[in-house]
Amino acid sequence: MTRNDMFTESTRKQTRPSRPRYLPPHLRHQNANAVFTDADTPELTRPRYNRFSLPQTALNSGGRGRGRGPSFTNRQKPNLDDEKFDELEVIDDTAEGTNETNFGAYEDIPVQASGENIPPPVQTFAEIDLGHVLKQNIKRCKFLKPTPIQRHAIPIVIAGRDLMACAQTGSGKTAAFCFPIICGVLKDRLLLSIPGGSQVACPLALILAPTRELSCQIHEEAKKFAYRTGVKIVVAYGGTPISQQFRNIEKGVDILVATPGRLVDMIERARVSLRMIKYLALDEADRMLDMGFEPQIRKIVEKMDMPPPGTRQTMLFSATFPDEIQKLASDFLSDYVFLAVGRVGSSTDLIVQRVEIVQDMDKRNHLLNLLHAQKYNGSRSKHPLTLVFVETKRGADELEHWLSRNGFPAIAIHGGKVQMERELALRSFKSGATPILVATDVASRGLDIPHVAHVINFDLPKNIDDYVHRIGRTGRAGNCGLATAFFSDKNLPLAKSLAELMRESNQEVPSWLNQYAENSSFSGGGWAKRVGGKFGGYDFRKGFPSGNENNYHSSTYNDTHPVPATGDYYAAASANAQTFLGSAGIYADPCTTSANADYLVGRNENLDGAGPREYAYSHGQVVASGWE
Ligand SMILES: Nc1ncnc2c1ncn2[C@@H]1O[C@H](COP(=O)(O)OP(=O)(O)OP(=O)(O)O)[C@@H](O)[C@H]1O
Repeated sequence: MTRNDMFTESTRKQTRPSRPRYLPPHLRHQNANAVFTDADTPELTRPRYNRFSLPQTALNSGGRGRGRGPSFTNRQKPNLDDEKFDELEVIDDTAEGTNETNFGAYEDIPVQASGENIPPPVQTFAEIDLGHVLKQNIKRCKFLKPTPIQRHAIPIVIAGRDLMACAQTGSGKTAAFCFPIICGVLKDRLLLSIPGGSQVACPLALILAPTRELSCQIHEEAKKFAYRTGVKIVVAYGGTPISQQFRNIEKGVDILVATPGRLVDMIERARVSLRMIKYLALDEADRMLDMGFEPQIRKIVEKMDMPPPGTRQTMLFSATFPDEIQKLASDFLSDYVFLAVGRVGSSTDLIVQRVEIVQDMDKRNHLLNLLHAQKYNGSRSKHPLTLVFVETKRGADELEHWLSRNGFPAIAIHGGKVQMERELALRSFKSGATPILVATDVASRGLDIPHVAHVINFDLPKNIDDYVHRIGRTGRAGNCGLATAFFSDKNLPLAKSLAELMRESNQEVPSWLNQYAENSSFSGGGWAKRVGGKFGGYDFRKGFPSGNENNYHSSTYNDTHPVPATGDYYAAASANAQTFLGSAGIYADPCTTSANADYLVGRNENLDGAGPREYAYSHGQVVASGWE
């Protein structure tokens, strides 16, 4: 019986940096050591740690009961002292009591689940059998309650089902796959007898991600979640010495987080085997299965020694899921549940989207004006974190230099930099030492950088899904954000899909963009080809959305957190970013400035007037863009 319910790098060869230590242009006149010391981590860039006093009761499952041959039978017991939770980064101590998020904004989001015998969602973490230690860690992370994707996805995976899940950027997908994997590994390693006598590492779970930075981020997150469980999590990615990563896996690995290229390398050198894999997760799954990565992923999943679908559990997660990628992905899945939280491939309404006509020759000056407006309207002491996307590596370097020369501390990240430079750039940006990051698409997916107030598409991407991921670097975890796009003649093919996306996200679409969209003969890089032209959860197995689906909303949207959607001049900043973008006129912060009635139009009017909306649409063809 079918149930359709709407619940409410290929890795580059190991690169040893031969260049002198990298210093961003604006700091080059300074003494390098004064800025980047301590393994390139200046005091400013060090994470601010939370101090937890850890109850001894949390130590109830630290031991390991199995060995894996000479290298692994003698695995060291987890050294609990050298892996303190508060040193596992990322936790922000700026808010008392809870993780500083506003997931209330997602409460009434429409959710569609399709497949057979779907395990029902939960409302709290307490309802899920995750085990005591993991639950303790969830508390330490200050995750008070599950986000919608977590409420639905975790019970499905815990019940042993395969899953294809689509949920908006910044809505907590990482924990949605990490929690059940850690929980499963904890249970499985008690039951499984792992073959000994092998030099080859045999992880039980594999998490694949498209970029090195994202792999590192997932690794850090997963380590926090698995704190004091004894579950060993190792990361493997290109651009760093493979020998060090071999040493890491020799100490034992239950969960391997990897980029595809480095993983293939390790398998081919017979240092990793996938024969014990019970859990496979693909983060940014649509990216992993598009033209760039698909052959490598097929090699890993189908041509190595990984158990076939049905004997392993497979989870695919992304914020966008074109239907042709869904078709490809279904090869890897068995009797899976399709889950769509919110409108598949849409952006969250929490991000205010502006689009302005700016021709290429005017872009730099226009950018400078925007940055000046932020600077002078914002906090005197801090410049808001601003992420500027450009098309090419060279463009990123040039813009970095130009901004720096014009008094705006900027740093670039792109695939042409060595890994150390990439990591330094991210650290410097995260810390606010260099509050402007100029990036290519290497930074468009998955990166969870707190307090990014503004994403500027200096060059728009070629397809709308990339746009969705790029702007999703702001407005995360229920907070507001601002995204500005410079639209030039070159971007006409994107007009239709951009206008559609903005409308569906309750944004004001400029009349000129509507006109371009109407006159456009272009398909719009994917969006306009999406069947039905509407948005919503759509499982490609059901064929095109017919309107007969059993879709419903738990309720209409209640705007507990009004979201700006209109106004000639508006801007948003992450509520957490402390209104960095200023207080009035251009770049006011509507998330905290409720007095401005204009800001309250959009979502309330559109939704309350229309009643519950049907979100039914399908992705169509997506033209994969190149990846660095
Ligand atoms: N239940 C929760 N309670 C509080 N904070 C949470 C919860 N779940 C996740 N978060 C936080 O929300 C932020 C966004 O989560 P995450 O990075 O997993 O989003 P995502 O959906 O994977 O986004 P993207 O599509 O961009 O990859 C993170 O900082 C994470 O720590």
